Amino acid sequence: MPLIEVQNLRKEFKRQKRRDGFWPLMKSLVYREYEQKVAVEDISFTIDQGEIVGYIGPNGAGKSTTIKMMVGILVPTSGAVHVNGLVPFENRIKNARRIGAVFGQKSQLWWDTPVIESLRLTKYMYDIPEDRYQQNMALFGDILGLDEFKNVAVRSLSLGQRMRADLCAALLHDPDIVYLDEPTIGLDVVVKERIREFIREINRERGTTVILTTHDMSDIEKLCSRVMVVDHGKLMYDGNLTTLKNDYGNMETMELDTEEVFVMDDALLRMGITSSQTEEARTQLVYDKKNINSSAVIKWIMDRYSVRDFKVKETEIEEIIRNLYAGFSQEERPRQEVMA
Ligand SMILES: Nc1ncnc2c1ncn2[C@@H]1O[C@H](COP(=O)(O)OP(=O)(O)OP(=O)(O)O)[C@@H](O)[C@H]1O
Repeated sequence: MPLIEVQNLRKEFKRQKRRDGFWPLMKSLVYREYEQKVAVEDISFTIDQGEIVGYIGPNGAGKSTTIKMMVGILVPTSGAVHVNGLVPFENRIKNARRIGAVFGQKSQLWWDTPVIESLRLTKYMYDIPEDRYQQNMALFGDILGLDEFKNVAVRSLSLGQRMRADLCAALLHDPDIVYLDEPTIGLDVVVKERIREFIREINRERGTTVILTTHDMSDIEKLCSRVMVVDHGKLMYDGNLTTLKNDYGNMETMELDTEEVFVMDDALLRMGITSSQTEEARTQLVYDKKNINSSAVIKWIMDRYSVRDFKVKETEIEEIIRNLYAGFSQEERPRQEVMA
C-alpha cells in the first residue's frame, strides 16, 4: 500500500471580491460579494515510503494547499487523501506524530530559548525515549553542525542556523514523512549543501519519505528522483527528472566571445535562435537542439566573425521548467514567466 494516496483532490476557497475605487469599495462594505477560487483541482498521485519527491510550480500554483490537506490543516472540498491509511483532517493528532514539517519562513522552536533547550522541549512534547533522543542528536547534530550554536537563543540565530535547528526538531521524533517548504531559501551555498546532505542522510538511514517544495532547482536536481509539477491547481507532470529533462530539456546555450561586436542577424532569428548578452559582454545564443545542430551555428558564426572562444552549455533545469510551462501555456493559457 502506498504511504500517501491522493485521489481527485480538490480545494476551493471562497473569498470576498475586491473592488477598486471609493464608491465600489463603500458598496462592497454593505453588499459582500464572494468569488470562488479553485486552488487545487482534481489532483491524484501516490507516494511510496522512502521516496524524495519534489513538488514544484509557480507562486500560487496550489502547492501549500495540497500539503496542508496532506497534513490535515485543511479539509478537501472533494476527493480523498490518505496518509498511512488515515484521513489526515480526521486524525490530526495521530497524523502529526508521524510527520515532520519545516516551513522556511516560520520557526517551530521557542524564540527566547537556547537551541538545545528547545530541542529538549521537543523531546518531551513528542515523548521521545532518552536513548533515541541521544542517538538522533548525535547523528543530526553532526551533519547539521549544531554544536556551533546549540547554546544560542533561537531569536539570535542566523537564517541558516535556524533552518538547521528547525530541521533537527522536525525529525527528532522519527517521523515517517517530512514536508519541507523552501528549506534552503536565502542560504549560502555551504549551508545549502549541508541541509541537502542532511535530507539525503535521513532518507538513506531512516527511510524517511521527503516531500519538498522549492523554487531552487538545484535542490531538485541534487535530491529528487521524482518531480511533480503543479500549475493553476492541476498536476501537469509527474515523473522522473531524467524524463522531464529529455522531454523538455532540448534548449542549448552557446556562449561566444568574438573580436567584433556581435550583431544579431535575421537569418539566426528565423532559425529560432535567440540572443542575449552576459555580464562579461559575451553573446549567448539559445536554440532548440532538436532542430538546430551546434556545429551549424558555430560554422555560421565563424564565417562572419573572429571567434576568440566559445562553449556550448548543458541546459539548466530552470530552463527546462520554463520550457515545460511554455509548452503547457501554448496549449492552455497565455504564456507566463515562471520560476524567475
Ligand atoms: N485561505 C485562502 N483563502 C483564499 N484563497 C487562498 C487561500 N489559501 C490559498 N489561496 C489561493 O489559492 C491559490 C493556491 O495557493 P497556494 O498557497 O496553495 O499556492 P502555492 O503554490 O503554495 O504558492 P507559493 O509558492 O506562493 O507558496 C492561490 O491563488 C491563493 O491565493
